[in-house]
Amino acid sequence: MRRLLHPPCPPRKARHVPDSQPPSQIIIAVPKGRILAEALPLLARAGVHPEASFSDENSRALRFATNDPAISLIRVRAFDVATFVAHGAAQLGIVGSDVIAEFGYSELYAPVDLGIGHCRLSVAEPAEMAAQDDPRGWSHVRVATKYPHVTAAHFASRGVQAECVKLNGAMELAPTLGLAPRIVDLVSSGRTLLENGLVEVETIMEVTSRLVVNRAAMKTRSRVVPLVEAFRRAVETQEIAA
Ligand SMILES: Nc1ncnc2c1ncn2[C@@H]1O[C@H](COP(=O)(O)OP(=O)(O)OP(=O)(O)O)[C@@H](O)[C@H]1O
Ligand SMILES: O=P(O)(O)OC[C@H]1O[C@H](OP(=O)(O)OP(=O)(O)O)[C@H](O)[C@@H]1O
Repeated sequence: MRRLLHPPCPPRKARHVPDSQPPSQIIIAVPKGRILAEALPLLARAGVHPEASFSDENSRALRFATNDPAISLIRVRAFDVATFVAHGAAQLGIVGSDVIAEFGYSELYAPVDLGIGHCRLSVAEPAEMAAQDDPRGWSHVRVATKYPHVTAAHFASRGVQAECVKLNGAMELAPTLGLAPRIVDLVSSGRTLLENGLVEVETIMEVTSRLVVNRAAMKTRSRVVPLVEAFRRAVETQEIAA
């Protein structure tokens, strides 16, 4: 019998971490990488202006002051934004709905769709395989992905057993190198799939970035709700301007 390398896990419960920040300090976790450029104008419209080094990719600093002495930003990996906020190490964060779904942290509240980071999470396979494949006939699939929990849950919901091989990037190499015949990965323009001889055969979810908030901080920190409202207004003004 084939082993399920990454069985689905129940929604995660982050361990409560005592708050070591001064009570008034609010930390917003922002992902480095592609979301950062789209997040900066939103932050500005929400009234949060980080110090100049925040946008400097050569800076090795991880925590940055803003125009508001009570608010600082941390720049972390996209997947880690969810973990910092769920554990209360940051009170707010900006993260893709793909990451929120993969972790399933019950402590995360995602009140605002920021309308940035548009892409989709899809199943893909080699073009020649797709030509004679019918996803309705699948009973077991072996998949290379960065999203084993979302993948397993998606396939389980239609009675298909998913055997997931966890990768952190370059999933597109897996089929040609024999690691797994199919992949589940993010698709935007479709260029990465095309250049690696793969085609999309199924969409699992549409993805955008969300503002996430630690549920406990929402109740205990008076600055959190006004900040959520500021981001909500920032998105609305962005939509009107578009
Ligand atoms: N091609 C894309 N188009 C639009 N949004 C994307 C695309 N790829 C990823 N995203 C969104 O951006 C988020 C961060 O992706 P990014 O590629 O910057 O980081 P990563 O490579 O997943 O992270 P890390 O480098 O820290 O491992 C994803 O979680 C997703 O929500
Ligand atoms: O459909 P496209 O527009 O080609 O975008 C899809 C690519 O974008 C993401 O990778 P990213 O560039 O973030 O690199 P990664 O492999 O480090 O995640 C994703 O993992 C795909 O590889």
